[in-house]
Amino acid sequence: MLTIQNVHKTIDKKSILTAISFTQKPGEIIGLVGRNGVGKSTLLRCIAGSYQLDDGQVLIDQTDVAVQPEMRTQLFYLDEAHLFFKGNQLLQIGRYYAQAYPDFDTDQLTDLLAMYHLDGHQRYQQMSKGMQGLFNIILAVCSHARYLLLDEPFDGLDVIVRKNIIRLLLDHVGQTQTAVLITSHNLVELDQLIDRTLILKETKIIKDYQLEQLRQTDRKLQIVLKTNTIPALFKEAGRVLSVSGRVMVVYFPNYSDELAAQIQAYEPVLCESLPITLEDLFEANLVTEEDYQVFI
Ligand SMILES: Nc1ncnc2c1ncn2[C@@H]1O[C@H](COP(=O)(O)OP(=O)(O)OP(=O)(O)O)[C@@H](O)[C@H]1O
Repeated sequence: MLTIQNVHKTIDKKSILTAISFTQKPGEIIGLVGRNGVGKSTLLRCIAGSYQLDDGQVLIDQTDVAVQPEMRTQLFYLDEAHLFFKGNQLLQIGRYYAQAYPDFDTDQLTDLLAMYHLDGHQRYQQMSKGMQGLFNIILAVCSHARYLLLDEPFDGLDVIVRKNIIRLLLDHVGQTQTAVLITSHNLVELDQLIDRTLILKETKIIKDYQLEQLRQTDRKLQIVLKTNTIPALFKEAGRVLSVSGRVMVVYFPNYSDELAAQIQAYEPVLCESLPITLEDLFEANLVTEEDYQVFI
């Protein structure tokens, strides 16, 4: 179990993370989402030990990694901003990682390179961004670290590479019970991968959703009313995601029979459930009043 306990981080006198606490079980895939610049990468760097914590602890199975730094080999984090191996060939990079990660699987690296048609003798910096992204995930998988911290793994990749990455990660997690903490603005891809999402806003985790559970308690409704006035109830009990004439899409957290009856009292011409996506959760939690005016 990975435990993040009361983590605080200030950079240049600006508070970036405050009292961040959560636990992650083996085999759990968590999506860390939030608006640009909120502190997602900073949190991954704090967990990985690239940044010193101002307060708090990162524990693996109750052991503080600051007290036993060798525990960090159970955490894989590849910081795109500080890649030391850019000039090296892929197999050479694999050999560096095999020294750092005691369970690194070199045979699996050879197999995965062949499976994804990557040439082990090619230099990393000569590969396209998409192929580099795929190789980064292959490295993460082959490390056999128990916790993978992945920062924007889909950034700039074409749809085929994104699908390959999702398949590779899901297979790996299914076989090994590795836990993955992943940041991404590609909410469609993230949605296919994760069981749980943490929403970061103004230095704190404001929501921790188990997605399956949430899909049972919340509703996203497409409602067509007889007039195009938005009832106050929709804004009080939910979040209006879009309006097009008399057709509105509204997200209602904690949907209840009572709320359903209140909606029916408006005698809607149509009222139907739509699937809840990660994008809806992002909008429902992170769109500000200002953005809201622009949207509708
Ligand atoms: N090394 C650093 N020096 C100065 N400021 C930093 C440093 N690292 C992060 N920050 C600041 O911390 C804040 C959070 O940055 P971070 O990269 O963690 O955000 P993010 O949520 O990952 O953003 P994005 O979604 O845009 O990638 C930003 O204001 C950023 O400028």
